[in-house]
Amino acid sequence: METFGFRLHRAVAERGPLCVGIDPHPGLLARWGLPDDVDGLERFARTVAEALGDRVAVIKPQSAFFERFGSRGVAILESTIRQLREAGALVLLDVKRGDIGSTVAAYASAYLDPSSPLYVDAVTASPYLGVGSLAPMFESAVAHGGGVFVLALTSNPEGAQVQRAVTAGGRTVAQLVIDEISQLNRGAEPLGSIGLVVGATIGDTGHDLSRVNGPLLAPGLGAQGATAADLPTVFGSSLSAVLPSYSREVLNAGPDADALRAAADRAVADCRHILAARH
Ligand SMILES: O=c1ccn([C@@H]2O[C@H](COP(=O)(O)O)[C@@H](O)[C@H]2O)c(=O)[nH]1
Repeated sequence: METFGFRLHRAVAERGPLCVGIDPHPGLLARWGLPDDVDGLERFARTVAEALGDRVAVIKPQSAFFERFGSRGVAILESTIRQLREAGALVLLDVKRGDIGSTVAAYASAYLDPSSPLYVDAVTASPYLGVGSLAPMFESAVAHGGGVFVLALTSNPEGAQVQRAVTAGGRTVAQLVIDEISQLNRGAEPLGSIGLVVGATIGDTGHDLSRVNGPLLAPGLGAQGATAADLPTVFGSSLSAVLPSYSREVLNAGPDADALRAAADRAVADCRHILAARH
């Protein structure tokens, strides 16, 4: 079985280093001339999947924007996931789940078990009940060729208060998360399957990412103010593992499919240029 780290490495080699989010904000639905209801959600998600599913390496539906329409929104999330996977994109579901281990096992069944209706290639997870509590997700990911992206240094300004707090051992909370995930990916080739989320907005925080040996999802590009040119400052020598992520910056170009593709192509060209310069 191919690991998620391998599949991601291949997808990026074939399609370029880019993750595009599907975030159907009410304002974006209005901008696209769509109603803020289930029908608008369905048309928005289908348009993005048709335009980008066969050319972008990773597509990241933001679960919250589907969940706000209840079971009908979740049904659209299911069909969007299916459509994206059939088009060849890796699907990273942004759900930021985390809980006590026995409940995390249920999340693992929901998202990382191939028999689940919401099965995806990877999910985002929150480590604030302890990195060890996420073990059932890590185990399921490894067993089924999936991936997990654990929050480490998020792109929002409020994250620093918790993530950069210093623990009893002298490391920050974020460094502790980074170090534990590094252990899980030790020896994996070409890349481990357990990634981290590190915002492109955070600047040089002095955290050591050099031993992660897993993918580094970088949200915060575009609408939150960061640009591809900020990536070297944030990631330093770990730049080759970065998966840049844009949502509104690309989605603002819709609903025209060609304009969406052109926006994604621009984003991938900007990132490829920066990431290649530092390899
Ligand atoms: O640190 C984080 C973790 C996740 N996100 C999510 O990424 C997108 C960003 O959307 P933009 O429109 O590109 O700002 C969104 O779904 C967030 O929930 C993040 O921004 N930062």
